[in-house]
Amino acid sequence: MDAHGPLCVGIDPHAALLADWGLTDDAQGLRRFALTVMEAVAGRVAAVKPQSAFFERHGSAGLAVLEEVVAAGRETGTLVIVDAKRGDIGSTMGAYADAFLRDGSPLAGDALTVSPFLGFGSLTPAVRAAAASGRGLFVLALTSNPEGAAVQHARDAGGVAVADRIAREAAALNGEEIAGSGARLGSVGLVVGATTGDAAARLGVDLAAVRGPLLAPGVGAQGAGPAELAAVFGPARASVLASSSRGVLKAGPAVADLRRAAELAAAEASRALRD
Ligand SMILES: O=C(O)c1cc(=O)[nH]c(=O)n1[C@@H]1O[C@H](COP(=O)(O)O)[C@@H](O)[C@H]1O
Repeated sequence: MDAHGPLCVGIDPHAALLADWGLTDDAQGLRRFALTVMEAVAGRVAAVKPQSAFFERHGSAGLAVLEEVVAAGRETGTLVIVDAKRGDIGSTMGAYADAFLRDGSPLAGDALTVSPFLGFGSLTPAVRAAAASGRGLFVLALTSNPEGAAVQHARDAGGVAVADRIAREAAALNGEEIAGSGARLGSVGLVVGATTGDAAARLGVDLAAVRGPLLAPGVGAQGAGPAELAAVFGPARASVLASSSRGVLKAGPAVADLRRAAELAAAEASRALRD
């Protein structure tokens, strides 16, 4: 983020985008799409975020393309956040951790999005695997979709909102890690949509206290821009990684056009989050 600006480019090969790019809706079209995005932005943005569902929908050949994206990230020194939003009972979570967070696994990028809605503690195998292999997690907290509020804004008997509980759990893990390493940010990030307005403030979620990276999807196609980013994150702005998928991808298929769109989005995110 310091080197390239606070932008993550999402790689979401929707069927409609494949068609717009003149590509077939199959593993071959998917491969061309994903590797074109990598060619355009690798080494130029803070991170890329392939969304697993768009690869899974092409079956095993699609997953092989996701592996290629992960490998391309590694070869070009580009951080890859695998957006698979995994979450399950602890023993099964261990298998997901093995797939996405273990050295040598072909699907292991640099970080994984995870869902804490089976209980934050169910993520423990992923937390351990990430710590053991130097990877990171982005834990869903306040998602960008309007339906998320019914669960995430709910309060427990003590009046603590679900999203706040998640933030406190992440803060505790990051606090331990930072005490041991002296790093500025720990490895347990949160997902907080750029579309969530004043929800964090209203729920009493102290995003700055999390001391982890804050992944902010919702920029571009879902309507959030620089003003929304600045408003949602306030004093936590320096930890935010703004994420845009369709907002950048619609500029394709030319590499130069994609690159320009990513540069513009990165400059906009920088102005909103760094000035
Ligand atoms: O974890 C995510 O990345 C995520 C969380 C969230 O709250 N909202 C959200 O949109 N996302 C993902 O971010 C991407 C948004 O895509 P665009 O709306 O095209 O920029 C999709 O891949 C979503 O799955």
